[in-house]
Amino acid sequence: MSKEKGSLSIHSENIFPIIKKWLYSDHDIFIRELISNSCDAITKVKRLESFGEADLHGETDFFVKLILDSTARTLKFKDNGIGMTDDEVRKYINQIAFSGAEDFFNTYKDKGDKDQIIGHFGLGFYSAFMVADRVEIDTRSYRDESEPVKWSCDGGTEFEMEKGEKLNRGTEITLHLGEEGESFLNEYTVRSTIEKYCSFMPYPIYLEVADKEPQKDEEGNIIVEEPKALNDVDPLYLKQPNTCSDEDYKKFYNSTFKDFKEPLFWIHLNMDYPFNLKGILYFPKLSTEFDTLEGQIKLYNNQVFIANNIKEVIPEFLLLLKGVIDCPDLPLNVSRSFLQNDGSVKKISEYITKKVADKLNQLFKSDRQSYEKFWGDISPFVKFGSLKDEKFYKKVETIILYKTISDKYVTVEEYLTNLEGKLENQVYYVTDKVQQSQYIKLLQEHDIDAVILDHNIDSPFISLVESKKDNISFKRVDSDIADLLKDKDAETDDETNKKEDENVLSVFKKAINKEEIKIQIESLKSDDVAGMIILSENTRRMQDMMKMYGMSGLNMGAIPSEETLVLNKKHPLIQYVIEKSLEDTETLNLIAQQVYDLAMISHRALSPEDMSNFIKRSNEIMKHMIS
Ligand SMILES: Nc1ncnc2c1ncn2[C@@H]1O[C@H](COP(=O)(O)OP(=O)(O)OP(=O)(O)O)[C@@H](O)[C@H]1O
Repeated sequence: MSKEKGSLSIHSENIFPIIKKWLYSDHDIFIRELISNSCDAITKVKRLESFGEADLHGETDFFVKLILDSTARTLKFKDNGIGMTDDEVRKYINQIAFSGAEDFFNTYKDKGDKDQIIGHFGLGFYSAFMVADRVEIDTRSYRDESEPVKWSCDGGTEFEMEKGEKLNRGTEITLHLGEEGESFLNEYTVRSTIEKYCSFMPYPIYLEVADKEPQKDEEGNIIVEEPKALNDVDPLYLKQPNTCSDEDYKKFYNSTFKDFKEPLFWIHLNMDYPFNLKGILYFPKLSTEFDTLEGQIKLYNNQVFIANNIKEVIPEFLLLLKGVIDCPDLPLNVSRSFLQNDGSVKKISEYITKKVADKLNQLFKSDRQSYEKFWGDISPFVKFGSLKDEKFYKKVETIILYKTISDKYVTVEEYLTNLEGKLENQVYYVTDKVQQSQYIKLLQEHDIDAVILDHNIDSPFISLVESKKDNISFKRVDSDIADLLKDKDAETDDETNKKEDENVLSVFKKAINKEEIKIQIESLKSDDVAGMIILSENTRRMQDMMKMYGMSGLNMGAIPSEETLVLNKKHPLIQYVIEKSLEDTETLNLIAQQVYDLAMISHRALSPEDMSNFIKRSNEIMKHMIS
């Protein structure tokens, strides 16, 4: 062929400034685009061979190789795929199929949908100009009769094309990196970009560094290493689940997420109809440091990485998991706005949610022991999922576990059945085992179990359960439990009794001298405790919520604290107060103040002033003991 010059057929003035400007932020995707083109070219020639339409002359070790030469400032992409004839270069490279270019740009220029521009108009190859001042193509088609072609272009609309010198089938694209491609002269950047986008591409990808010092052994001999592909051409998620072992899954997890903790369990997604979707979702162990789940879902399209954590495809709560999802039905370059409006995307997302719920149900039913073992790690995920997605909640509501103070794991239904006759639709819970130990002890003495709900998510979560399950209510162990602990047989309504109560009340009111504290006198079954503080569940929840949303600066007085001091008539100290209540002695005063402070201490921290009074008084009481 004779040397040829021409203009690229673009109706727009010049596409390159637009490409450079608009795609600037993710300009590493040119590596993905050029390697994908190479892989496509290999797939095409393999297919032709399988139809008997191409003779590959034994050259069937397919590869993609990148060669970085930082001295020459070039990055080459080499493959032994289908190659191109001169006519094909004219057709596929020179004529950028760009009808209606202006309309397109006008539509998208304000939307920032950069990704869509590339995929939509087959501009993958031209993304090279984001980083290169000049691009050359050396290509030779698989057709025996075809001549090699050399094409070059410096980023304007002019190109040159002439007969090339390439001897073998395939394509070599040379990028002369400009200022904007400076970072790609660094081996590490190129390597990590390949690993980011091309980890699972179907043909081996090698990186050669032209001017690299050879490695030597101790005697100074050059170590010749077999070139190692940077990708896994046959990723586990594409295999049939029944051919994969637990070890395979763990290894794949470790290498894909660089997380060397073992995952708890996983779900292999494998679906052909009504859409094509393959992948593996892992339930990671909670990070003990922060007690958080940090998930990562990598989305692929035909083994080409698209992006991490795309909320439009993966329900938000599933982003707490780790996994890979490959869905060839999605457009290669996902535009967020496109996905939001795409019906099949919604189905994909529902399918994934269903699979996750099914797996949890199956584990609960078939291996409750393991399920209980995993519960601590998966519960924030299940609870967050329930809060975020009603359908998910419906599927998992009967398998939500609660850890009890007696170290058992129960569902709400099991909890209520176990306490039938003692509690009616009430679930007692503990948020702080140490702080609430006094109350826990009281409940245990009455053989009443309580569940532990000490995670941030628990407070909105129990509100959800209460709203979904008729008449079930959660009560913290320091809320209105006096009823539960009351000795009903000892209750009398006679006049003497009433008088006694009034007298005790007046002693305590005077001693405590706090208007806001309510005092209630009861005969409790146990005579261990003289007094305890209980708090209205609703008021406390409201206060917790205000704290959580950082509203504590607001007038907290607007919500009265509603703390009640319950005095136990069965306790000898209260008995003593009853007997001596008319004698206004200092001892009575001391007893009342001390009973109140002790009740308060097992409820919450005392104020500094109350604490120092308490210590002073305790010392005085001890002095009394020896005097
Ligand atoms: N390495 C290659 N080997 C053979 N043909 C190639 C190669 N690179 C590009 N081509 C040809 O050039 C065409 C245009 O490539 P380009 O990347 O611009 O768009 P595309 O691959 O069709 O679409 P996409 O934007 O999805 O990548 C390809 O369809 C292919 O025919």
